[in-house]
Amino acid sequence: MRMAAPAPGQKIKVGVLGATGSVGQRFMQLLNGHPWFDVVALGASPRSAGKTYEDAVNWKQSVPIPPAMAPLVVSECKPDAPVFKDVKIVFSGLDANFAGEVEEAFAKADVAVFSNAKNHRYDSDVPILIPPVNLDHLDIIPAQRKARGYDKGFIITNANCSTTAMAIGIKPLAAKFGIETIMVTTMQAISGAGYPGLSGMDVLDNVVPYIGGEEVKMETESRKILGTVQNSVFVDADVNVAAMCNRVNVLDGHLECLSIKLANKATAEEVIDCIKTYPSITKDLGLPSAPDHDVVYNPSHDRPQPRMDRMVGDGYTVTVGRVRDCNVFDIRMVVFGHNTIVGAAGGSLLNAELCVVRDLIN
Ligand SMILES: NC(=O)C1=CN([C@@H]2O[C@H](COP(=O)(O)OP(=O)(O)OC[C@H]3O[C@@H](n4cnc5c(N)ncnc54)[C@H](OP(=O)(O)O)[C@@H]3O)[C@@H](O)[C@H]2O)C=CC1
Ligand SMILES: N[C@@H](CC(=O)OP(=O)(O)O)C(=O)O
Repeated sequence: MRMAAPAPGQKIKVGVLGATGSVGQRFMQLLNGHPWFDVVALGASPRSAGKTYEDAVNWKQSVPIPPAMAPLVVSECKPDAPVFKDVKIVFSGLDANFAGEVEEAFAKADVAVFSNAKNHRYDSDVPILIPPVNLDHLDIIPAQRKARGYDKGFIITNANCSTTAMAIGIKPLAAKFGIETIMVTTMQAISGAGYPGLSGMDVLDNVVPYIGGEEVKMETESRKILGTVQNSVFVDADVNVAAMCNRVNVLDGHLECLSIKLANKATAEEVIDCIKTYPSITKDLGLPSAPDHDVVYNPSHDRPQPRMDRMVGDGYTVTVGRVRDCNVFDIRMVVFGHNTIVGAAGGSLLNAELCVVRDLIN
């Protein structure tokens, strides 16, 4: 079912949980002037509650705090707090130590929750939704509502940011040729560790070959994301992923080198062609934050690069490059995505816009 966009003056009231954090700040930036959503409520820790947003936040974005948002008063993350009264959607950039229960409380209180935290990703009734990859996973929502006793609320999560870029980059191949095995090595930006994240002493002139929990997340989440929903049950894709994750001295954007074994053999030219002709799913759905293309192929011999490609499609587009044959598996390629836009806040925004279009916000 497709709903008309909310009329001007009748925007949907939304809240941001964890509004003061790295992902929360990106939400505030992306929601500023949004045609469908109006930010009316902000939540963060008790340390921030009661302060205005501009006093509570340690703003680290390269654009100023949106003037209309600066004077909003931050609340505790409780659905019965007065500011959340008419809110139909919350975007969660909460610290994973607190996100799980808070998000459940909001969903129970009839609010649609779009989360960046890992807490609910592996629940058997919660989708890890990436519209260009698996929008059919939305079909689980009626079962989730029934199982949890939610009426109008529900929980939808994002993938881990490295997993999101990889999933969007490989989806055209998975759809056309099938994928059996992936070896992936990541070079992940420091913003992925939040603020203050790693110390300068750790990250300057250095690469850290360890990001706690990241490899297992890539290996697990990709199977669920590329899988199917059958009779209200997720069925994982039969794909083996081995991930090696590294933190590098880059501000934003995760670069990933993949070697892929296809189910049905294809040449590098055929793979490039299938990426170039993959449909622009979010744009075709009419989502206001959608880029022109969810995934693009860059033919230059030395791209993608973080500094050059992080803002392709305003940070919503994943760039693939260096597609070539592989001596061990079938195809090698490089995938790049902005970790806090398509990999976090922007991805959640697309998920919420999709739910508006599908008439799930009521
Ligand atoms: N950074 C990234 O690239 C990505 C991050 N994520 C996930 O998104 C989430 C947020 O990450 P990030 O923004 O980096 O984290 P930050 O540490 O920067 O922000 C955490 C937020 O949670 C709030 N918070 C902390 N404790 C509490 C509490 N007791 N009750 C309510 N709110 C609380 C903080 O509020 P206060 O300021 O008041 O302390 C802050 O707003 C995490 O779960 C992370 O794993 C997902 C994908 C990518
Ligand atoms: N671990 C990711 C960011 C993150 O917080 O991921 P997750 O949402 O899976 O916890 C990184 O360091 O780049």
